[in-house]
Amino acid sequence: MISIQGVSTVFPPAEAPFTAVDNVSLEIPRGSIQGIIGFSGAGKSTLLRNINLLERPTNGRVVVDGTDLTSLNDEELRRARHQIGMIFQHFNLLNNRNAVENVELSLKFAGVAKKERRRRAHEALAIVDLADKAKAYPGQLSGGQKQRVAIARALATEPKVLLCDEPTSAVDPRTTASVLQYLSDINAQLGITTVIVTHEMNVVKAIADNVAVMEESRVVEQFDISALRNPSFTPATAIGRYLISDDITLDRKRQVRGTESASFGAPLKEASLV
Ligand SMILES: Nc1ncnc2c1ncn2[C@@H]1O[C@H](COP(=O)(O)OP(=O)(O)OP(=O)(O)O)[C@@H](O)[C@H]1O
Repeated sequence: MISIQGVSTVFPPAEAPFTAVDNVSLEIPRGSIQGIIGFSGAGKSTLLRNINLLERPTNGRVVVDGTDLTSLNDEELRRARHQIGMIFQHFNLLNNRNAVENVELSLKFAGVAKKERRRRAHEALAIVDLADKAKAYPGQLSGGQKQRVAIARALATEPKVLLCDEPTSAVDPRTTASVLQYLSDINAQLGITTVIVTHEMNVVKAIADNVAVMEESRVVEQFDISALRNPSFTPATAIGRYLISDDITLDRKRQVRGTESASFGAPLKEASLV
């Protein structure tokens, strides 16, 4: 599980510091999908980046799978980060490398032996149904396919946590449903604890188990998404109430291609998860 304990992030300059995350505490259960929603500037991305310490919190602790990341030295943190994959709104692929080479890069940074990298990169691409696009360059792929390469790159190191920063904001609605379906499949089959930052209400409603609403740097409301099915439940915040709107329907139990492979870990019930 991920335990965010009293985390604050204050950006310089010192004369007029800006508190982007203000004393946030959040418990994210192992194997769950946590949505974080809020308006632009609420602090969602900063909080997400606090989880893998891409943005080191000014105060507070981030504990992932029992390890307090904020207490680690640089080398220990570098190793711990291999357990935490991340995908971004604009995919962040290298345009001069093809799909399989992009995926291989994360394995290289994780210290995986060269002869292993190609095989594992192909396995990861197969999970997102892109085995036939291994040699394609990002410029030859659609937005949805690029995001799936990015998902494969994040998965290749077999992380326990997947952080997703606006994963569908740059793709059209049909592609959004497809990308979310892959994230849902991966969560269900591999048990990867997933955190999704989005401002798209239908996205969080489709995929999240739990939602945290951020406003002005704070988490102001949290609830289990199933509460929305209870007619008597009314979220306290305006954003929470927006969630009672359009739906994307996912099959949360679909079988992921390639997950029978031993190197991609055991199914959810048997795996040692975050
Ligand atoms: N490196 C930085 N230095 C200074 N201020 C920053 C920095 N990064 C973010 N901020 C500020 O912190 C606040 C929160 O930013 P953040 O990106 O976390 O919000 P967000 O909720 O993810 O917004 P969006 O949905 O627009 O991406 C914003 O006011 C932003 O300008």
